[in-house]
Amino acid sequence: TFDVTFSTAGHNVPSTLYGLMYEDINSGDGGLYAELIQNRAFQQVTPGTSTALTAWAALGSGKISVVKSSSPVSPALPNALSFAVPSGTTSTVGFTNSGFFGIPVTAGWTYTGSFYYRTPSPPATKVSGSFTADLRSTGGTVFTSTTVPFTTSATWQQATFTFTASSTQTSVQNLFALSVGGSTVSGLTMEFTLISLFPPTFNGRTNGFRMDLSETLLDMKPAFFRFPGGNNLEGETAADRWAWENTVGDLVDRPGRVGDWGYINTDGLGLYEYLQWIEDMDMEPIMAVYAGYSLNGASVASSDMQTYVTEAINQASPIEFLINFVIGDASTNAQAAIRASMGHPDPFTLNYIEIGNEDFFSPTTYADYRWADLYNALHAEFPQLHYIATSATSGNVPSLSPAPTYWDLHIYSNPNFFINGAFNFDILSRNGLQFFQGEYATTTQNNGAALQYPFIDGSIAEAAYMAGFDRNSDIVFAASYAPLLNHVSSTQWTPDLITFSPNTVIRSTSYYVQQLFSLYKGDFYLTSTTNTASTPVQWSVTRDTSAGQYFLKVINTATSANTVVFTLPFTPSHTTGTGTILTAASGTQNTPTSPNAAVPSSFSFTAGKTIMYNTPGLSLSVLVVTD
Ligand SMILES: O=S(=O)(O)O[C@H]1C[C@H](O)[C@@H](O)[C@@H]1CO
Repeated sequence: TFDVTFSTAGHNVPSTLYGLMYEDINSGDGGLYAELIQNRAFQQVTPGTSTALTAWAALGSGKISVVKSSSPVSPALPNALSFAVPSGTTSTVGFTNSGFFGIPVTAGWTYTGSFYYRTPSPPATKVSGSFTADLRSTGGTVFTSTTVPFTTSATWQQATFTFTASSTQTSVQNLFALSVGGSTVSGLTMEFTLISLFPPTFNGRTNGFRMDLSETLLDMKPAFFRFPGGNNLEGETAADRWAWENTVGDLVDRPGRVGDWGYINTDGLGLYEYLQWIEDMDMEPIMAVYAGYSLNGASVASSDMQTYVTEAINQASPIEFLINFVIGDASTNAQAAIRASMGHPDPFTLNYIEIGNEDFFSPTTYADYRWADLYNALHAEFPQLHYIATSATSGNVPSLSPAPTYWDLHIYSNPNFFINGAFNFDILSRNGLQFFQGEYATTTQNNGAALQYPFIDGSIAEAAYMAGFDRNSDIVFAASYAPLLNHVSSTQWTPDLITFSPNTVIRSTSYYVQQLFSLYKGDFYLTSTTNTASTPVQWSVTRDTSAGQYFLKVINTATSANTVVFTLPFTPSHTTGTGTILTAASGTQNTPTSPNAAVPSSFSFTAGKTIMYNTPGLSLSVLVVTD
């Protein structure tokens, strides 16, 4: 039995304590970004290669290939799909797209589509006709369609259309198809690009986010969103970095980039879309900015740093302009005016800027000049923002000048690390430093075996570590599991908090741990007797002051049950409490074949000055006591 007494003394819990770490790693295009067409604008591909045609296939006897257009729709999108119809064709011709490993067909959804098209060498007599746009199974069953009129012209036109599905298909093996009667277009060659199809989006935003994934994240009530990375911020080289200026404005002006996880990022999900969605989700950004270090190990030379920080040069836009895009005055600042023109005249909320990502991989340049160059310039221009330095795994941070207040720590390890490290923050001196546990997860079993999905043993170990975040939230201001999302058919990293297919979302055991800590964060931590790291039971007591509710979190990392007796510093007026528990047998995972193997359940208990609670093995419980 573990006897826990606690007083009404303690410290505030920062509102930012639990949130989300995000980057486009098995998760942006084809995931959070709602665009359903893969390779919609043939960005960053080499014309004439099979890769260039990823996700596209001809329908009927038309010939398709990706070409460098003789008259590109924009400098950012030089490539186009060339569609050539042999003379004398009479049968239906066209092309299909297989989406991001499938396309969902959901009854009642109105899909919004568009494409640019032109006829490089139009016939002397204009040809007019109609395309048919439809959603169909790979077997050819059409679920919904509409006609889209066209007229041949050498100049690019944009067609738009909608159609509504009347059935829900459990299979996502479906195609988007654009087709036309062969006799109408026989002998013609047409070009297409930026071929797009959106389902309804979260909050109905144009160019927005996938609804079910947004709702899944919203159910965690996350306080912040760290973006755009992580590795995906840095680029393999400086030229490949996430450059904000290439991710704003009209989609036709966004070139996309080769991301850092082995696939092309369309950047249709760009800075503005991120910020609008973060606002819609009641979160605040922790925005990482490029700090001159890329994944090939190279650092920008000291003499070149200001071109990345304050001096715009040959279209490359510095970090100072990025921050002005986010919070500048649209009536006086050019970058803020772009924000206003996209639909958000007021500044977005921004309090935290992270300077780089995992810069400890660069031997000396972060300490020598990169941190100081960015911090000094940006702090002078935006003194109200908090600047986060990147560090290694522990709280023993390197010395930087000027000395940072905020640090981002990352740790990926096994259950034993998180169980034995539960007091890693208790031992840190209170010297004004504030810590962001920006990335953490149980990534292997204790024997080193890899994990494809989180498992209960690792998730409960994470919970033991997170009780330490509650307890030390006087110096831990933010924490987020990583990576966040994983497309079940396009994986670069496992395990992940949430796994999804085109039409399903699987909440892992770690998702529920993150959710329970976030929902029951409270605003005040009550100092209690504490355990030591090696014992299997950890706890944390926080309070929602305005609601008069106390959250008694109990974690049991052992496989056997344990008993905890809480002695409260008051007698609660409500003698019945409600609780939520996540528990499962060792090894349990929520997977596509067993999505609900372990889900939280509620229970009631007797609340009084003392509360005895028998905590099952491998469990996280939250006992809610109302005064
Ligand atoms: O290869 S790693 O450095 O471990 O990559 C990790 C750390 C990096 O910030 C993030 O992008 C990635 C997975 O979350």
